[in-house]
Amino acid sequence: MKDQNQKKLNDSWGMRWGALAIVAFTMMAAYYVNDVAAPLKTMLESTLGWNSSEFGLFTGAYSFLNVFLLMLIWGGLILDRFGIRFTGKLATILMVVGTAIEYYAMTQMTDATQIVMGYKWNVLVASAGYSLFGVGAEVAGITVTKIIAKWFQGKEMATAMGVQVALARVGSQAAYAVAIPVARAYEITTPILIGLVCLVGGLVAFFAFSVLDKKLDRQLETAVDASPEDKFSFKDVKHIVCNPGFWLIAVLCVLFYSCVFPFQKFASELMITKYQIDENLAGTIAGLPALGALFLTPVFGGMVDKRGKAASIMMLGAAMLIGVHCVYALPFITASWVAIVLMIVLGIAFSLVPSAMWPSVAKIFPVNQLGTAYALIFFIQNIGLWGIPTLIGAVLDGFCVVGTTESGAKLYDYTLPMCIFTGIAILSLIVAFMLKAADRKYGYKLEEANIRK
Ligand SMILES: C[C@H](NC(=O)[C@@H](N)CCCCN)C(=O)O
Repeated sequence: MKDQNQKKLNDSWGMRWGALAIVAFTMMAAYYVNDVAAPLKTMLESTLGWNSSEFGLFTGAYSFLNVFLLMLIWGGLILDRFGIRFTGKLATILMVVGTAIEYYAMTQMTDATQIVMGYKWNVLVASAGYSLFGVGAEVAGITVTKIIAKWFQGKEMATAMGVQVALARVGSQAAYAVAIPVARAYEITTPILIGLVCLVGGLVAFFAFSVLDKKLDRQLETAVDASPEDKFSFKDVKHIVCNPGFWLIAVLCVLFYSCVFPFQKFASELMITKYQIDENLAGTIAGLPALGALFLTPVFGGMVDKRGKAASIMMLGAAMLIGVHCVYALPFITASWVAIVLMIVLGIAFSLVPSAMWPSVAKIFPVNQLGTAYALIFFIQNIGLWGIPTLIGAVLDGFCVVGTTESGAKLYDYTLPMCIFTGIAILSLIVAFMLKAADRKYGYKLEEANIRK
């Protein structure tokens, strides 16, 4: 007979947090690679001859396969069918292979400048690599959420999720901070090579985690992956998409994140050209929201747990976004300190909204539909992460060129792109307001505290 009292691997504080540290490292590397090319926009233009439309295509490519080939949906299915170890390894391998292709295109194909479908061939190959990486990164994201749910069930699950996202932000901030200085000191592609090496480390880390996870499964005997809980099912999809709360959160998510992640990709150039911030510092400033979110997301998460008010907090975050983008759009405000203060305010909004949004999903849907709900919301969010950079790149090239820099790169006026971001932020406030009204109507309890005294 089985000993029910036998201590399992995840009963040990050190083991479960150690397991989290291992997978969080993989995600940190993923966030680093996701963001590391962004601060290099101007250098990509002067060194490799990429224009803004090509940069926009490349940036949006992260989500291309996720959106058009429904890779997040298939990823969810694979995750449920084959489990976290197989899916995690597959996702990490995709990230490594995708980044290797991107690196190859940027180093070995610099002469491949023939135009195919309106873009340089090397841009298309780099984008294909980044797209493959994007599939791996998003599938790894939902896999890690499921890993935390398994290892921290009945334990510090919300804290663990907050810590994992916070650690991922370290990867983002590192990417923004080191990209330009490293590219200037070595080659433009060196920051990407560093990311590739970190991802290989992340792959090794994931294999190490798999050994622990297999041991835990043996102790649990009935593998969690094979349980009917948390399965991706088309029946659940129907139930979820019929819920108005799902649509309001999904639309708020795509609008809100479209004003943050894609904006950050262009922000380094905005800092350099409009606010005259030193090139070596511009990336660090653009990455400030990630740094702020590192500390503030767990703090605001704790506040939402204790005091509730999640719908109001999402409205506040969206209102702050409008203020930030609106002031960035004003052509006569060019003081560098204003740009830095705005980035800090953006960082606060970037901490407020996610710490209220992700736990709200858990209030609207039962646990067994959460994996499916998160996969669908990530899928809709990816539409924005693909479309907005593509749009902004085309707008910059089509309407905003005002000259050329000494290095030969184009000089852009960011007023129109910032007006577009302001418009999206206004829409996000309207949707946040509708979500609060829906909360009152349907009783989602978003304004109530998670922890009752
Ligand atoms: C947890 C959440 N993650 C996402 O929204 C991902 N789908 C996209 C991550 C892109 C990272 N630059 C988050 O990071 O808040």
